[in-house]
Amino acid sequence: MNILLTGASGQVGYELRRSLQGLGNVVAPARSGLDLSDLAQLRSVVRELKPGLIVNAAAYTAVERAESEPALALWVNGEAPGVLAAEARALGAAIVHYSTDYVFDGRQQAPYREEDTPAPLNAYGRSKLAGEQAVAASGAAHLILRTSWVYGLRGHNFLCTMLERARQGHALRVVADQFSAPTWSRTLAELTAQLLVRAQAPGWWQAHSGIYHLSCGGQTSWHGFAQAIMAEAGIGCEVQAIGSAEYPSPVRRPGNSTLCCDKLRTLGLVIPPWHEALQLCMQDRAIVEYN
Ligand SMILES: NC(=O)C1=CN([C@@H]2O[C@H](COP(=O)(O)OP(=O)(O)OC[C@H]3O[C@@H](n4cnc5c(N)ncnc54)[C@H](OP(=O)(O)O)[C@@H]3O)[C@@H](O)[C@H]2O)C=CC1
Ligand SMILES: Cc1cn([C@H]2C[C@H](O)[C@@H](COP(=O)(O)OP(=O)(O)O[C@H]3O[C@@H](C)C(=O)[C@@H](O)[C@H]3O)O2)c(=O)[nH]c1=O
Ligand SMILES: [Mg+2]
Repeated sequence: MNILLTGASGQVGYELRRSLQGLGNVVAPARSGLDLSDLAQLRSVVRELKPGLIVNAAAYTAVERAESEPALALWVNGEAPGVLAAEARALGAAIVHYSTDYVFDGRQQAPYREEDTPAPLNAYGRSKLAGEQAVAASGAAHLILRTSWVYGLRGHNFLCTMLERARQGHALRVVADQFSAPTWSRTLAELTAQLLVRAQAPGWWQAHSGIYHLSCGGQTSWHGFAQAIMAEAGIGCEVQAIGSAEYPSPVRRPGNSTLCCDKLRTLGLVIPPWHEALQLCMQDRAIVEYN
């Protein structure tokens, strides 16, 4: 079976490329060969390859820039996933699509469940919600995996930003009033692959297509996450806690967007706590630096 993987140069796509290996022949075109803003190209690539599975890890993820480019964000995150899903449906293939905790407004105290009503606060969140709705409406066998605060040792993410700022000797000032769960890109890719192994059972997609929350376990603030990063890296850098109002940003972000992953646990997946995943990631960093 061919597996079409989009966004393989991104944080999650990079890990998926490895995690999906045992499941089929992973074809991961570069953006030049598969641009999500070119819907005609998307259709022709899928029709040529005839994948049994599409894993869409590509997205417009620049949250602040999306405020000034909402149409492009909506095209890439909202329209293109619908086209991929329609093509999957026509082929009898399945599609895995990623979404975000930013579809919620963050006003709820308890962790969000799949059936809670989304109400995005920003253009990125609105574009991702449109993508979810397009995939769900396509009639294709699908998994929409909502995750949160993805980080890893490569690419553009909060962990790399904090380590780089500390290395440059900057004082760290980080918001302490936004809560969710940091999720290691590798954890997300490996759990996706475990889910897809289960999905090989006959009738699985008919029974289980839908939205699932898939983040690491527990919750913290961005400030708590930054403190844990410094501690795990052995950097004695103080992290000052600030309020969202003190962090100049064109974008509104949810206060509590923690995702409840119990629905996924009922499928037998074991989800590591965020701090455990961070430790594994930082062990990996030590190995990378030693070599
Ligand atoms: N990062 C996070 O904190 C979170 C991410 N998510 C979701 O998880 C998924 C994966 O995100 P993540 O790996 O972090 O994202 P990255 O920003 O690390 O990677 C995005 C990928 O999408 C590609 N891409 C962007 N625009 C296009 C386009 N027009 N055509 C083709 N490819 C494009 C990028 O290519 P290039 O390298 O060329 O730019 C890159 O490969 C996304 O759906 C995202 O919304 C959900 C919650 C949190
Ligand atoms: C760099 C920095 C950020 N912050 C704040 C801004 C923000 O509230 C928070 C995290 O910063 P980021 O730039 O990573 O925020 P952001 O890009 O909004 O992160 C989001 O990305 C998208 C793709 C998602 O789907 C979300 O789950 C989430 O990970 O920390 C500080 O307080 N101090 C700092 O020095
Ligand atoms: Mg960002």
